[in-house]
Amino acid sequence: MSVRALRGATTIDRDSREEIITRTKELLGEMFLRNEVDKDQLISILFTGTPDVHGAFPAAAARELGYGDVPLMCAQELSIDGGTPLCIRVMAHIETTKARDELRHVYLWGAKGLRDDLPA
Ligand SMILES: O=C(O)C(=O)C[C@]1(C(=O)O)C=C[C@@H](O)C=C1
Repeated sequence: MSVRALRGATTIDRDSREEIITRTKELLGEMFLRNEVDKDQLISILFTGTPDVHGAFPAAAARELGYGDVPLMCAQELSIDGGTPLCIRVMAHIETTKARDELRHVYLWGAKGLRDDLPA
């Protein structure tokens, strides 16, 4: 087993609690499904939101999925000219037997294309 970092990002269509929770759950679900990650393999999850995200902490979505005992943290993304608005990013640290180049990073909705160089 190795500790590896798994990346993901999504956008929301509007700044509401429901939208943030729905899209963050979708993102976490895809990240862990595509990479065959079970709850026991989770070490920590860091979320960022662009400065236009106000409706909820994305960590609340992780708790609703049952990850309440995983250390979670939310922070604000840099506000860069031309950056993708209403964007939620995730960095999950996991224990896995997979090699780094076997991990599939997940970019959904308006975040597709942020890192086209990564395997999807
Ligand atoms: O991967 C992303 O979500 C990006 O927007 C790309 C990128 C990068 O340049 O590597 C930019 C900003 C984020 O903080 C993380 C990574």
